[in-house]
Order: sequence, then C-alpha cells, then structure tokens
Amino acid sequence: MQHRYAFECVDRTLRDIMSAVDPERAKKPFGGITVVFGGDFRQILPVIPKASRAEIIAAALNKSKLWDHCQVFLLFQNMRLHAGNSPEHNQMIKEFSEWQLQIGDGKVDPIRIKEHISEVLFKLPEQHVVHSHDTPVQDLIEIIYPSFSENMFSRHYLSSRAILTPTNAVVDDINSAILDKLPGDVHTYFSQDSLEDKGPEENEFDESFPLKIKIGTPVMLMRNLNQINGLCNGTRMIVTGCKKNSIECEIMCGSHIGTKHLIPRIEMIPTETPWPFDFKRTQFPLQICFAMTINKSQGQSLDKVGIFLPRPVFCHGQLYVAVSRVTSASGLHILVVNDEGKTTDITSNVVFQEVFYNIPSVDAG
Ligand SMILES: Nc1ncnc2c1ncn2[C@@H]1O[C@H](COP(=O)(O)OP(=O)(O)OP(=O)(O)O)[C@@H](O)[C@H]1O
Repeated sequence: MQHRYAFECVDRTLRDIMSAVDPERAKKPFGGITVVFGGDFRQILPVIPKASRAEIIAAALNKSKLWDHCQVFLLFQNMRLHAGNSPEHNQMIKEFSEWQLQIGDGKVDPIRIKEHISEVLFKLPEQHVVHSHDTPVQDLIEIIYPSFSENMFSRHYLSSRAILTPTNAVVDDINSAILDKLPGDVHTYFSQDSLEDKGPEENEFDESFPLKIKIGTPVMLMRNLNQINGLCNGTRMIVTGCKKNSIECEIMCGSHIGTKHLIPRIEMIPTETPWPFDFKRTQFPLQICFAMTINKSQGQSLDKVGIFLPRPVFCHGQLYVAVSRVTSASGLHILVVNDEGKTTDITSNVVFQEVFYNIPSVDAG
C-alpha cells in the first residue's frame, strides 16, 4: 500500500490546479475530480524503515482525512481462484477462500496469542504442509519446480510458479541454487555504488553487488521503466540476451507477453537514508525470480506457490499476501522450519486489527 502522503499530495496538487477553473474546487477533495482507489487493508501496509506499529497504521490511507470523503465499495468474489468443475470442487474453493480471508482478518484458530505484537501461532491445514527430514529447501524446490531440466525453457512453466519467503537473504540463496541447475554460462554484471560528492577519495564500494544470470533466467523488474510498454515494477521476464551494457528480456506474462526489451543499468539515489550524504547506485533494475520476497510478490498470480518460512512472517498482512497469490488450493505448499531446524505445521500470523476499524466489511464481520 502507498503511504497516505502520496494520495494527499495528489489531492493538494489537484485542488491547486482545479482552483484555476473554479476557486470553489480548491475546497473539494482532489479538486472535485472523482478518484477510484483499489486496495485490500489485509495486505502489507506501507513499508516505513524502523517505524513503530502506530506509525505504520498512521500511514494507511484510511487514516487520512481523505477517507471521510470516500465511499467504500466491497468486492466479494475471489477472481484469482479458478472456478471449479463440480459442486465438490466449488465447495473446496469456497473453503480455501474463506481460510485465506481468516488469515487476512486475523481470525484463524489460535494455538497461542502474543497480544503485544498481534502475533498468533496457528496450525496450517495438512494439505498445504511440506514435511521433510534432511533437505527441506531442496524438497520444496523439487515440489515447485518438478522435472526442472525438461521444463526450464518453457515460458509457461517458469511464469506460473515461484517460491516466496520473508527475507531477501533467503531469496538469494534459493535463486542461486536453482540458477546452478540452468545450463549455460553465467554472466556477471556489476553494480557501481558511489557517493554523489565523494571528493578525491576512492569509494571502496565501487563495483560491488553483482547480478549473476544466465540466458533463460526468469527476472523481475524492480522499477517502473515504461508503463505503456508493460515495463512496470513487478513485471516478470525471461533473459534472452546478455549484452555488454544491457540485458535483453522477454515479458512472460500479462498483456505485453512475448515482447522483448533491452534493460539498461539505471542510477538510483535513495532519498531516505540516515547519512548526511547521498549514495548513488548504478545497477540493473532486475532481480532473479525463481524465488522472491513475500512483499515483492504482492500483485502476482501464480499456479504453484511454495512458501518457505525459515523464520516467521513479521509484518501485518505478509502471510495473507503469500497464501493469496495462488490460483488453486492444490497449488499451495508451505514449508515451515522451526528454531531446531525441523519442519513443522505451526506458524505465526501477524495482523494489526486496528487498521480495519473504519472499514465496513471487517466491522460487520
Ligand atoms: N473480471 C475478471 N474476470 C476474470 N478473471 C479476473 C477478473 N478480475 C481479475 N481476474 C483474475 O484475478 C487475478 C487477480 O486480479 P488483480 O491482480 O486485478 O486483482 P488484485 O485485487 O489486484 O489482486 P491482489 O491485490 O491480491 O494482487 C488476475 O490475475 C485475473 O486472473
């Protein structure tokens, strides 16, 4: 979810612009222009580094004054879950959809509740749990990417599945384990970090953070480059060519499927840093996506989803986002590893209930 400041900024700008047409419109939300928001407060709230729970809640759109002017329309049908072909199948889909919502609403049957952090320990349905003794991660990779060597060049095979996990470090490990199975040469692309005004000193971070890929690797775009051509933050593509200063990729899902694009290195300067100077990183805005973080998976639809939890989820809506990416109940596989390194069927759910207080569906429920 966007920080409410983003919407408030658009509101103020439109009031300003529309006041030129009619001074009265400066008093109306968005200068009198109808605006449609789409969203789900069960999903991950604005990400604010080091923020407290209260600060995260305060950043949500429904804590803005604009919310008083919003009329809420509720959507009830889960369009992502494919319709069944028999009454029994439809009943199964209904139950699975209700279970997803229970997770989102924080209403799963608890084994134990840690009130102060709104964390609930609960038991996962057996049909989704992956049990493994010796090599849990390899086993999960095998379930999500079965017969990899026969299918690794199939666009549909690669675009329809992913492993989701809470942290980037684990994502990198899984991605490199699967990348090793792809044939072909590894192409290494270095990023360059520098200080915007670094003076005569050499920057020891120059030429660090390499991107290692092979032709055929699925990658996700990490920035909006060209929305008209489908190059948006989150677009998944296959690497089709490794050039010296660009990477050729083919979009593998959505309305621009099959189109090829050259992705260049781009400069990025983080604005919110604790330092009194700016870092500039020049890098490819791409990340390998055999596995991705749960946060990054928000918005994706996948036929086969492997959720790997070597540590529990840690923020509101993370588990809900993870379990709701899948298009069928049978496509969801969850591997939970506890502190002793053993697989288990018990995990945590984190839901900040107070974010729902002025949303009709949840109040009514
Ligand atoms: N009107 C529709 N008819 C058929 N399928 C639909 C329709 N709307 C959405 N879908 C299916 O549901 C999936 C999810 O749609 P979409 O990504 O627009 O929803 P969303 O609310 O943004 O989801 P989320 O926020 O959970 O990522 C799509 O991939 C599509 O397959």
